[in-house]
Amino acid sequence: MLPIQNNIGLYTDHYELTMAQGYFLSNRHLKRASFDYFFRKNPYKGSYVVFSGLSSLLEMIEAFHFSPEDCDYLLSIGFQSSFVDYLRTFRFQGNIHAVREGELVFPYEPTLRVEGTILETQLIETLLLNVLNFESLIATKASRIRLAAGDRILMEFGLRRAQGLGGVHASKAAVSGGFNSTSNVFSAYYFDLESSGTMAHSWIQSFDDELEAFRTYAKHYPDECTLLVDTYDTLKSGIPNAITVARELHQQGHELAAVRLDSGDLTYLSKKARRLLDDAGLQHVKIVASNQLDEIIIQSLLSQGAPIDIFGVGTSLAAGKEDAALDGVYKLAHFDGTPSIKVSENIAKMTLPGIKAIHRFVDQDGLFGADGISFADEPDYEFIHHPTDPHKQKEISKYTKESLIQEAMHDGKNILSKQTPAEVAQYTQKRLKQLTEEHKRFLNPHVYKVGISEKLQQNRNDLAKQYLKKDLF
Ligand SMILES: Nc1ncnc2c1ncn2[C@@H]1O[C@H](COP(=O)(O)OP(=O)(O)OP(=O)(O)O)[C@@H](O)[C@H]1O
Ligand SMILES: O=P(O)(O)OC[C@H]1O[C@H](OP(=O)(O)OP(=O)(O)O)[C@H](O)[C@@H]1O
Ligand SMILES: O=C(O)c1cccnc1
Repeated sequence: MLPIQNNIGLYTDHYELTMAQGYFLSNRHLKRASFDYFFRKNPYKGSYVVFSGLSSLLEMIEAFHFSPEDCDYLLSIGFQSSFVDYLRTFRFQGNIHAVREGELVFPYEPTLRVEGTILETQLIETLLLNVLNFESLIATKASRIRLAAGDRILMEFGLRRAQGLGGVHASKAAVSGGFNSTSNVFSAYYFDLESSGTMAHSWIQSFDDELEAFRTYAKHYPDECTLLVDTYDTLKSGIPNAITVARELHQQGHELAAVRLDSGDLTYLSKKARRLLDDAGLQHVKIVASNQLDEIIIQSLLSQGAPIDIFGVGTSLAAGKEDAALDGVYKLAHFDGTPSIKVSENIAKMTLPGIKAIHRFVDQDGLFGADGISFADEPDYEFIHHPTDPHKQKEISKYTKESLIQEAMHDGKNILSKQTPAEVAQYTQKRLKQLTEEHKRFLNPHVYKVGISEKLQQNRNDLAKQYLKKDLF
């Protein structure tokens, strides 16, 4: 049960409600509107985002309502009774089109579109941004860690250092972004994830000696025993004691699963530990490493030849380090039958008007070439134009065109078939293979091309001219 479920109608910013009341009182609330969700900047100095949070969002929008208690509260803070009465039976009844959960998306792409009355599309803004921005931020981080770790096992350990209850969605996004499991039992239960874990230093400290601590744990968990070996001295005590317990387990018909290193030079220690374990005939015992890891350290450890089989990652993943937030926004693109634009002196900040589609142009090897944004009802186009540089264009007629946007909610009903985060992860991994290496490197990745159709460019420029009273270029 989500903690906000009972009062989900209040999970919004105050101004959404004052605007909704204003639309209602001026009898504009049933006018049709279409909003786009997009972000402007990739996190982590990367070149892509893993679009995530769609299933959580649809579930929350379906549940979005105002309980009698919510209505009493809104009256108590000054909302008018005619408007609050309207909210008593309010349900979102609009349509949502979006790219698939787990899709790789790029700056300025309208990855999700909400259509409905201005009142209902406005009211869900904050909820939508809160869910999509956070889950996409964390899934993107997880996908980067997956890229660094190759096919090694990844365990998510972040709940204790996550941004409060955000940890619930962080663990889900970690798995959809590519992690195998989470230590977060609530999220595992709620989102159908695999939960897993090892042991803490407190277990070992609570015994008189390390060997006794290891033996007792192995007695209770003979087939899923991972021993934390760095409490006293990894190479002189932790690993020798783990070897003793591994031999005892073997004699009883079980095998020690792994040892965990949680401090020190992880390359030096994993190499030494591997040698000691192998010399004792324990080639099957895996090495888990943790301690403030991220994609850069994991890539470095592996390039140093560290024989680590499993990585546990907490803080940097669940908190989205070094970027605290994805800057996704929700902008009005069509109102009362007419394309709408938010102008700006900074052309990069100007929004794209109208009801739009995104296409991915894929080459004969299945690799992504570029993306195009056009009006949804536009026929095929042969060129995409740079959104802000009028001199740059790219011919896309030799590529195969994929349509990325699909209907996800119809008349307020979620129409997507349910997918587990592990299924979403499979799709993301498939798409990452289609993104060329230069877009995936961590240092100064190549910018992925996203262009707009000529018709959209013309329409945007005409509208901008109308408001700015001058040509855009
Ligand atoms: N071989 C390595 N190459 C690159 N980074 C490493 C290597 N080994 C460990 N690290 C990383 O370096 C950082 C080490 O942090 P720190 O100096 O706090 O070490 P520590 O062993 O945790 O210290 P302490 O003994 O106080 O617990 C961690 O982020 C860890 O993941
Ligand atoms: O380093 P992170 O990527 O954030 O991963 C989570 C960390 O949390 C635990 O340490 P903590 O000191 O909280 O508990 P412990 O006593 O079990 O070591 C664990 O041992 C990891 O080091
Ligand atoms: O299971 C573990 O080893 C674990 C869980 C949470 C945080 N750190 C480690």
